[in-house]
Amino acid sequence: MRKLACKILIVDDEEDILLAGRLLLKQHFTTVVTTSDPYAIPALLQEHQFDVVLLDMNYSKGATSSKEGLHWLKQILQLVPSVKVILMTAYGDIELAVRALKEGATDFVLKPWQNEKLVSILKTACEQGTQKGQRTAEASEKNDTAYHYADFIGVSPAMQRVYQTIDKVAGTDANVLILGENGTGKEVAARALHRKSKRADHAFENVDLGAISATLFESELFGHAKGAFTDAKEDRMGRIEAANGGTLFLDEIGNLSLALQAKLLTVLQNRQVVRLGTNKPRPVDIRLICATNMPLYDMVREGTFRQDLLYRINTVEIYLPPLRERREDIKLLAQHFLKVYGRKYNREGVKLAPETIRRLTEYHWPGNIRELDHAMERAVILCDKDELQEEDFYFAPGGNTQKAATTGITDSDYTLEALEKMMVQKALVKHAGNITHAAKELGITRTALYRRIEKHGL
Ligand SMILES: Nc1ncnc2c1ncn2[C@@H]1O[C@H](COP(=O)(O)OP(=O)(O)OP(=O)(O)O)[C@@H](O)[C@H]1O
Repeated sequence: MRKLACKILIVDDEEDILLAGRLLLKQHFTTVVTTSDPYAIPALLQEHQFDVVLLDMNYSKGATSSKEGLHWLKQILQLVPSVKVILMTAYGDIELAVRALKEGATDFVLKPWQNEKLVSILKTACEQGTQKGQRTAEASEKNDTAYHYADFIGVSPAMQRVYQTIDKVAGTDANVLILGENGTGKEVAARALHRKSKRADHAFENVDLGAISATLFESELFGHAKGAFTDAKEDRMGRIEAANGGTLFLDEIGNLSLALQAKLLTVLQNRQVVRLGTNKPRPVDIRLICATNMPLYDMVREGTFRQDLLYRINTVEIYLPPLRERREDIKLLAQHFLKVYGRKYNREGVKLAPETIRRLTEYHWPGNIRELDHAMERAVILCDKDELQEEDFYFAPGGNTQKAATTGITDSDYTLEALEKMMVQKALVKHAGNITHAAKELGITRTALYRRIEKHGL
């Protein structure tokens, strides 16, 4: 019998079903891959270009709500919108099947399936898939959600809400404020928003306000004319002008002094900049995205952040929760980083031991995704086996920076290392986790501080 050229992925937590599916479908289709772990779906989708996914609706033992199936359906379509998803449902789940169809599933089969029926449904789906695959690569790349959300991973309900908000606001020019702790992905979110917007073909100008000194702030942002000040050897465009037509991302907006807040507000209100040393206003057309880990609303109450500036930048707010509040994402992110670093360091066969996944999922990740990223990189480099074990990671005892600060060190701990750790902890607590301020106090760069936080597992 001639096989139909079609790549099928079967996802079901029952090995018997996988075996039966594989034996049947291999007779009719060229490629059949199976997995009992739905968390492996994103990596498998990246690895193979599946035409069809045959997806079970229930995973955890005894679960019948089928919420998981709908959740994975969404995730799959978000990653590869062109793939056809056929759901496997139990008898009596027709209402659910209808809901799944509304959410983008192509069809459904009842379990236990009838062989002929299943093969026929899959053949139809494969043929539809091939027709759809005729779009040009470029057009599909630009339209695919996978392209927009590449490297912005998350399956948790919290991240689904973030994607939905981005989808809704991307097409508008509304100013967006992204809030969240350090390392939660604020910059990644801002880039995804830009990629999805109609400004995607223009600049994404990323300005870290925490890294610009007060003296250079104006010339850096607004530009200057030759001779405007001693070092101004030639005319220079500022970062706001450089973002013209595109997106201006102001990171660490909470770090701006009141005087600089007033200057920024004027530019945002007038939508024009005046380079230092000139009096010629230049119109700018920018989409503004700001981000901070600081409590801007409290700062308004305390008088350290201007309310009018806050209202100008927060038309839409996106909150990125800390990783410890979206543990469903940890395994997926860990697998993503494993893939990235496996490739980078020629360790592509390395896997995560099940026990390690459990430990990674339980850990509180005070440095959020950045910490997980660094931890995976280090583990891939240092590991000399084919499976990453718990001991390949450093898990800090205790919790967040608050807790760390109260952890006194004893006399016997007075090594340079211990003192450094204590200084870093103190600075972090004093500045409520604000990396820029803590780094400034310690007299080191933000990057150097991140390295030390990571080194000491803070
Ligand atoms: N959802 C995600 N999927 C994959 N990688 C992510 C995700 N979120 C963050 N990362 C990675 O984690 C690291 C930190 O992300 P990012 O710089 O966007 O965080 P941030 O909140 O802007 O941090 P900070 O407040 O310190 O500037 C980066 O290496 C980024 O690629």
